[in-house]
Amino acid sequence: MSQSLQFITPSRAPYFTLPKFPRRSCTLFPVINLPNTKRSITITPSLSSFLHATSSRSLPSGNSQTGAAGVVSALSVGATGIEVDAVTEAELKENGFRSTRRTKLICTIGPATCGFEQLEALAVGGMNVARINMCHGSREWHQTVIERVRRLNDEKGFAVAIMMDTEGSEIHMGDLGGAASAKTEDGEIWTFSVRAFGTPRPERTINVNYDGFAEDVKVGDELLVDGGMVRFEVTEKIGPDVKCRCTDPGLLLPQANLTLWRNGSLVSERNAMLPTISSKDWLDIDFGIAEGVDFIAISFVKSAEVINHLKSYIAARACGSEIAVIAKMESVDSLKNLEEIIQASDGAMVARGDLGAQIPLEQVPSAQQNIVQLCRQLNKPVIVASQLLESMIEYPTPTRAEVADVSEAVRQRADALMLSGESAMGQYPEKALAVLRSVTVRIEKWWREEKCHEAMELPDVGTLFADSISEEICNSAAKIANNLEADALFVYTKTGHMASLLSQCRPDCPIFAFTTTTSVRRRLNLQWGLIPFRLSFYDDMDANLNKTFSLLKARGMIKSGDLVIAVSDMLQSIKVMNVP
Ligand SMILES: Nc1ncnc2c1ncn2[C@@H]1O[C@H](COP(=O)(O)OP(=O)(O)O)[C@@H](O)[C@H]1O
Ligand SMILES: C=C(OP(=O)(O)O)C(=O)O
Ligand SMILES: [K+]
Ligand SMILES: [Mg+2]
Repeated sequence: MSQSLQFITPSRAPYFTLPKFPRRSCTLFPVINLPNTKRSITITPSLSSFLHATSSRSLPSGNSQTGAAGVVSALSVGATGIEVDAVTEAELKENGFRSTRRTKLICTIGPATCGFEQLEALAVGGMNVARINMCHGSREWHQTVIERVRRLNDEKGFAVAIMMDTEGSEIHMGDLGGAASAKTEDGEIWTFSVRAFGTPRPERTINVNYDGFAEDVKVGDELLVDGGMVRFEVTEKIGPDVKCRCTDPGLLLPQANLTLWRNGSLVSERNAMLPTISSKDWLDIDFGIAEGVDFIAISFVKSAEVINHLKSYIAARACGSEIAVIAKMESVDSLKNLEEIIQASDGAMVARGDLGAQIPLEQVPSAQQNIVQLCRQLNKPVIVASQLLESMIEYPTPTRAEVADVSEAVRQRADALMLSGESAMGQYPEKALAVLRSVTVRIEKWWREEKCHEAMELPDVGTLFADSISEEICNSAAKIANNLEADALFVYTKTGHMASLLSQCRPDCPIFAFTTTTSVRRRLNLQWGLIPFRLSFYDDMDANLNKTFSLLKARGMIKSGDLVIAVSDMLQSIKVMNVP
């Protein structure tokens, strides 16, 4: 038995305004007669004249438009098949619908994980997005990684997306003359200079990439390396050389970022004059466009302007292929212009590493919460990044505090969590990912069991009438799914927009997102709760449902009787049905 509710868009739609319904009200679709909950469902739509309820046919049992559904594998996907990766399939079967992982996982790829087998191990371990950081490595190196991830997707049926992260025009150290790291001791004097040193380079010397460095610093300034992992005090200036005494010893890593503090405040005048996107970044962006990466993350974003600028550049250059732009929130300016930056972007990253060097550390948690909340309200995917499992760079188990930090990000319902050094150059990249995955699944389950969902007000984000209809449909579908304890939400979406609107509601059940292109499928892999499948569509919703049910049933991913709520962006309707 299936029930459907269809939204008939008036032909004069652009001139209408949508009647506003109380968003958190449960009376939109009063549900009555629920004697055996899942078996007998009666929905009485009670909306205005815009809404027209139709009761649709039940699916004829055993109907299959793809007789050979059972033999479709993750790798051989014809026009009638469905594409989902083996890991998702295994997770679904193992955990059941409701316990699949909702939070997405990003791994920074570096020397520890750039091999094909290492990348495959991460994909098997649940990596949804591979991040390459253009601060490090050559373009050839990154190209090889991209090629390997693409091959992994093609050969093994994964949908791992690629995120390219720009270097940004931050002030940073040089490459340590080939050494992997350099140890500093308390009280040692080090020289920071724009001078090019010969080989072998003199002891305790560091190159700085910014010509005005010696001019800008003052004796007495505090120099923070890598957000405060190592600290120095400026003691003397000799021409281009700046002598500094180590006050907090630690390990210097190649290209580590440098920040200056004076009398307890960040010295930011010089940063304000540097462009957000440097000439090297533009070349990297051209490279990313040519390689067809899925996301470009922009470092040290200060305003919405630069995001708009980049988006129009991508639109002109990328010839129809969409690349999502992620704004990294890691500077004081990014916090000042938070809302306009998030609005302009396709997503945001709480880049806690540099953020913690620019604002007092104790302000980072509240900044994180604000950014995550704002992104969720504006329906933009949000990533929490840096030091989530930092100790696992060296040790095989995380600290309790790290587990608590991961839990907090999951509890805030961020879309994605990111590993940096843990996966790029750590000793236990796969273990770190496994910890992230198990903690995430456990916290999500606990949270659902406790039913302690915070009530979040979701403002309308769409400006067009059609967008408002889609939002209302998705909000209602998610509410129905929660109230009826549905097993899954199904969304048929060409652009991915309806899927993101469902994700925004953070419903109790997972969202199966069916889309026609591999690029949209990869992009959806960043968003909370979405299980993206690739499927070719019919125009007819019933035909799509029939096809999906038989394909998924044949693979043991759903079974007769499961309760599914389905929405589609081709046909504005909500369907409530048991899998035949
Ligand atoms: N492509 C790469 N080549 C070499 N080392 C890398 C690469 N990507 C990352 N790393 C190493 O992993 C560390 C953590 O990565 P990430 O957090 O992305 O960079 P950063 O520390 O510069 O912000 C880097 O400091 C660097 O040592
Ligand atoms: C993710 C971050 O950026 P990057 O690793 O590029 O410095 C950060 O600063 O936290
Ligand atoms: K970067
Ligand atoms: Mg950063």
